[in-house]
Amino acid sequence: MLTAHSVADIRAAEETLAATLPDGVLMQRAARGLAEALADVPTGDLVIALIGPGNNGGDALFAATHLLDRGVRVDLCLFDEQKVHAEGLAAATAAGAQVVAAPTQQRWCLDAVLGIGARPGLEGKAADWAAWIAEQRPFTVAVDVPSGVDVDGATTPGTHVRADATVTFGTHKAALLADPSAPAAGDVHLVDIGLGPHLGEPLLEAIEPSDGHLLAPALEWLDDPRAHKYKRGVVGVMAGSEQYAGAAHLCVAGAQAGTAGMVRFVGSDALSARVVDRAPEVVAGRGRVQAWVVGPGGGDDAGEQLASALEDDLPVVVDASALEHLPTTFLVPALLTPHAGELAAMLGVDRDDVESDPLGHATQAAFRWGATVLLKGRRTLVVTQSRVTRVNLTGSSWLGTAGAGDVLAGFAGSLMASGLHPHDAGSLAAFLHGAAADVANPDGPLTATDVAAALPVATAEFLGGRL
Ligand SMILES: NC(=O)C1=CN([C@@H]2O[C@H](COP(=O)(O)OP(=O)(O)OC[C@H]3O[C@@H](n4cnc5c(N)ncnc54)[C@H](OP(=O)(O)O)[C@@H]3O)[C@@H](O)[C@H]2O)[C@@H](O)CC1
Ligand SMILES: Nc1ncnc2c1ncn2[C@@H]1O[C@H](COP(=O)(O)OP(=O)(O)O)[C@@H](O)[C@H]1O
Repeated sequence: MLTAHSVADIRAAEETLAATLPDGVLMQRAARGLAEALADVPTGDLVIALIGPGNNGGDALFAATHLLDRGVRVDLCLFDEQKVHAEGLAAATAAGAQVVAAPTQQRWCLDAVLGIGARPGLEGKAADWAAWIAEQRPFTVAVDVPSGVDVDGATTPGTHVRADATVTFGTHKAALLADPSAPAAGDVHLVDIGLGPHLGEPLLEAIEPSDGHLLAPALEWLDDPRAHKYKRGVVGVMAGSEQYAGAAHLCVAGAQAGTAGMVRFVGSDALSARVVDRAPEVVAGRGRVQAWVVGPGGGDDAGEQLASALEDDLPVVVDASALEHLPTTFLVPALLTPHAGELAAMLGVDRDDVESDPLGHATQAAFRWGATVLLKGRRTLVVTQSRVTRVNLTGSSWLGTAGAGDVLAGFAGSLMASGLHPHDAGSLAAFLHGAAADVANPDGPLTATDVAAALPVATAEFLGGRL
């Protein structure tokens, strides 16, 4: 699992670790890691280092000494000459760095204006530098975090740097993983400075290809000689409508691609007949299930369907139109799967509000409904009260294709029917859904049907540690 920690936690860990080490060792580790990450800068090329008032600037000043040692030239812009890491500045200038008034034509840039001590939003000189980067497009490497973003909240309320890469120290930060700030970080490289053993519970985590073991609770039947389809779980699907008949097929396809042993479909006679025609394995009509999926492509009866599913007292995935009919709170394990527009409607705010603070709004909804909230998007979030929030890193924007959400809901329902907690089911479903899109066509168009078809292979690769 890849983890990100809060600023407060990082500071506490740093304090504990620093107390065991000679002065300045941590900054030297960071500076060396930063310089190593800049190995691609050719000898003789010129780097502009934008130096802020704190230790973030100090990291870059010491990294500059390593760059200068190997023949790279370094110019320095100081945010505040009175507030600069003095030893770092002395070391960098002694090694040959030149202080200049403003960035000009440099093709390489080190953004060391602000790190974890940042108040979001840049002003004055720092805002001018961010504008220069946006205009001149030097290859920009941010130190620890892109300057100006909200490090823990992952929002971008003001002017900030947009980097091509970020070299971060000790652990990831929420801003590097979650949207809307993640694109400002570019490619993220983690430098180990020894903080690991001193860090507490993460603020955010992301499933990685090596985390196949997380599926284990849904696969207990695998080695059971008396296993049969019911031991794997049955997932019930109430999806589709006259207007969106395709959603029924796609949700069923997602459900069939999961770990459950059987899919039941409950809908009108006409729709059930069409579903069974296309997917003969599906059993139409009410019966025992271990989890329900309600809402994808649902019509006017989504509210009634949700109420009827909830009467069964079973885990439930609530998607699309069913999100308009939520109970005050959930008494069963529930996974709500809105996109930003649907979450905005649930909370009575604007879509822009959700998109500018997805973590905050998903968290608000998870607490309000006592449910797991999976907020779909480029970096899908999965939030449950008292669990570490997960952010999904798989897939690409090609996944933003009609019906992909229907497949996701069905697949997540299948994992829940096999016994996974909604938090694991939602985050694993998002992870494998993105991985399946990459299996189907990593760099180009794809349909939701392609994603469903690739899910079983993506799952097998994940389980085998081959993703
Ligand atoms: N933790 C670790 O383990 C390690 C940390 N290391 C490094 O240290 C970095 C953290 O350093 P840091 O604490 O000095 O904070 P940093 O972000 O450089 O600047 C704070 C200064 O900026 C100012 N300021 C804030 N917002 C502002 C704004 N919007 N506009 C203008 N000014 C603003 C703020 O002013 P104030 O809030 O006091 O008014 C204060 O003066 C960390 O990211 C990493 O790079 C490594 O060396 C190794 C191990
Ligand atoms: N830019 C993007 N990058 C990656 N995945 C995306 C992006 N946009 C949307 N997705 C994913 O595509 C799916 C779209 O779901 P949804 O909005 O419900 O569409 P539909 O209702 O057509 O099924 C979600 O899984 C979402 O996370």
